[in-house]
Amino acid sequence: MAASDSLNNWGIITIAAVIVLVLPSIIMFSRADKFDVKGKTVLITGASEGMGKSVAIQLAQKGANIIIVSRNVGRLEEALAEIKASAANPSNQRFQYISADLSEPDGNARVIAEAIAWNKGQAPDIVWCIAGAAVPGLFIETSPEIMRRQMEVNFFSCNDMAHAILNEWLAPGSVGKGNTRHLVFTSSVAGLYTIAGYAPYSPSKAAIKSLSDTLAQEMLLYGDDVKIHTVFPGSISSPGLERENKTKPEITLLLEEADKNYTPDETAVAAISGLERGDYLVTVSFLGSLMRATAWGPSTKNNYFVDTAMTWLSSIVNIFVAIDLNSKVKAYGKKHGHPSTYPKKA
Ligand SMILES: NC(=O)C1=CN([C@@H]2O[C@H](COP(=O)(O)OP(=O)(O)OC[C@H]3O[C@@H](n4cnc5c(N)ncnc54)[C@H](OP(=O)(O)O)[C@@H]3O)[C@@H](O)[C@H]2O)C=CC1
Ligand SMILES: CCCCCCCCCCCCCCCC(=O)[C@@H](N)CO
Repeated sequence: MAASDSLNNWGIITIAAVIVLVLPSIIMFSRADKFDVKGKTVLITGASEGMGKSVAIQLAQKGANIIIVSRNVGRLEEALAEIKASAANPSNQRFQYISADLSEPDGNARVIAEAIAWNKGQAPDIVWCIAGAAVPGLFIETSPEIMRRQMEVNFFSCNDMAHAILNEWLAPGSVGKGNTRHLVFTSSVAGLYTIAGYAPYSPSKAAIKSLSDTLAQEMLLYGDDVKIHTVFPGSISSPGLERENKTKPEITLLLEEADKNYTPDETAVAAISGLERGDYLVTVSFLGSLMRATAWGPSTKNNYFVDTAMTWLSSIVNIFVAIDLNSKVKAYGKKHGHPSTYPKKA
């Protein structure tokens, strides 16, 4: 056998080895859980009901210690009992609730201080902001107080919580130890793609994306310990949706008809699997991904090939969707006259 033949053989063996050994590990690696909560302490706001409670239950099932935060103590106690009952390993996992109004500037810092005291002096490893509310209404009929309050409940609850926890995670002695932390915000598809009737609400959710993008880049100054993510749920059949629908203008209900309601559990499953894939901006449905595709802007993509292709697709689809939505609004206005004459819902 000539020397070049044996070289060829070795070449083939090497290529075969690469395919057999390396490829599966690349696939395994890319499939690795990027949001492993087992044994971690996770603080979740707005977890006494709706999506937040479902997230808390599912992360308890995956072995996390859980701290839930909201205002109403009775509902916190009931939710905590359900969350505890879902623990993967009840003897090792710990559970706590903290009552706070997170729309208040001091509420978030106090929550983090209490969480650290309870967690044996350690900051929680993961903070997921889910507290929020929607007060839909036509713009000129909504009071400036409601608009400011929407900003406080949705945007500032995220902003102030980020401020409190990042001051812990990013302290000089705390970074560079290979200890990955996650800060997750919860926005809405209405923060990406808004419709008539959401003027008091959508801006507070869109501002979360801007904060998220800014922080994601700023975190690079500190190494790569802290990961930022934002979840954009579509409509969730939650107690919150029932409340907001009591005042929601009919035209808003009509326009959002295309967005299917998912249960809090379904929303939580999809959001968590997005985080496990390592996504930065997480959606929970295909329609949500289309809305995200119209709104990426300069945000870091989850997958440059897929997300860029979706951007192209959405720019074509949206030509027709925008015509349809605008013509629905015009037709509604024509049929029902000046909005001041509409029957009051609440
Ligand atoms: N429902 C929907 O269709 C959609 C909702 N979203 C967003 O997803 C998140 C979850 O929604 P959903 O499941 O409907 O939530 P719910 O309205 O059912 O529950 C909201 C939770 O947040 C808490 N909360 C509200 N205000 C405050 C506050 N000021 N301080 C502390 N906690 C507060 C509530 O408890 P308490 O009142 O006791 O404080 C409760 O635990 C929210 O951020 C919402 O804006 C996004 C897209 C669609
Ligand atoms: C190419 C793009 C196509 C997109 C078509 C979309 C049609 C409009 C859907 C708007 C849905 C808004 C749901 C908001 C839910 C929410 O956040 C509130 N329930 C507040 O709690």
